Amino acid sequence: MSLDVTGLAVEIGGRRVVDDLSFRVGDGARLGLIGESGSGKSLTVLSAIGLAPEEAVVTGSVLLDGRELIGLPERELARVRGSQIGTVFQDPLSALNPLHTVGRQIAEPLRLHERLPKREARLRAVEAAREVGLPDPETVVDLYPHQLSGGQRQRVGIAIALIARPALILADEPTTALDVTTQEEILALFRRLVDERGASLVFVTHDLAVLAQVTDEVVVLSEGRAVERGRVATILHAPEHPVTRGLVEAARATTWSAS
Ligand SMILES: Nc1ncnc2c1ncn2[C@@H]1O[C@H](COP(=O)(O)OP(=O)(O)OP(=O)(O)O)[C@@H](O)[C@H]1O
Repeated sequence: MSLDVTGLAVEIGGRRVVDDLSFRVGDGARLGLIGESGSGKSLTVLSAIGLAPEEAVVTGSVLLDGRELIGLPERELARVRGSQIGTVFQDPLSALNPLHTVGRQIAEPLRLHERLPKREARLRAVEAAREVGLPDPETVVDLYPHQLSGGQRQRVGIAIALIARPALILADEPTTALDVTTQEEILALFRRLVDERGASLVFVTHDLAVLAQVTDEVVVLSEGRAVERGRVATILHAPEHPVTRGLVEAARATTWSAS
């Protein structure tokens, strides 16, 4: 599934926080959006799928396999999000409902879109929990989010994002809240599942070292604009824009401190 973003702009309170941004993710391709805090990465992703804050004015074009998403009625957007796009966000605890079991939440996209009976949904949740490497899947599906570790909660987040087999996955800093070892494990899992599904991917991060493990192409954002783009390997070795240079230095520093 392809995603074509052209001239995307987001204005909040008269301030342009995303400005004339264009990028393309081809079928099965993986693109990274990188930039410092506040550069507009999250708003880009959220605006593209109709989840920008209410006060945001979003203009431009976002084509999902040729279908315009900007201006699409919320009902339609919700359907597209549920069936064609999977999302994983930074903080799984706030994304999860504390009052519902993990299994119920993993199966929710299926219950909504395939109208699966409860029993069948539970079986699929157990299967998905196993696939993302949650320990003792039969038991884990009956637990509540607070009973899991941060890494386990993010595995749940990934299971939810992938269970309906979306053709496009949007991940916004999915490993930032985790310690380095867990981060590595979750990234490896994430990459394997995206590969197996052949899904297209947009991966948001401020960490070039993380990005290098997941995507091939990258767009560097600064103050809502694309300041550099290209292959991750090329940019890691020869960054041109000062912002990109800063990100490369930061990535080197984390790689050294981790080794
Ligand atoms: N609801 C909002 N109201 C006003 N300003 C906002 C709102 N959401 C985001 N912004 C502003 O828009 C800009 C871009 O924010 P965004 O969250 O997209 O950045 P980011 O690159 O994802 O940052 P981070 O890495 O810290 O998540 C920031 O200056 C932010 O303060």
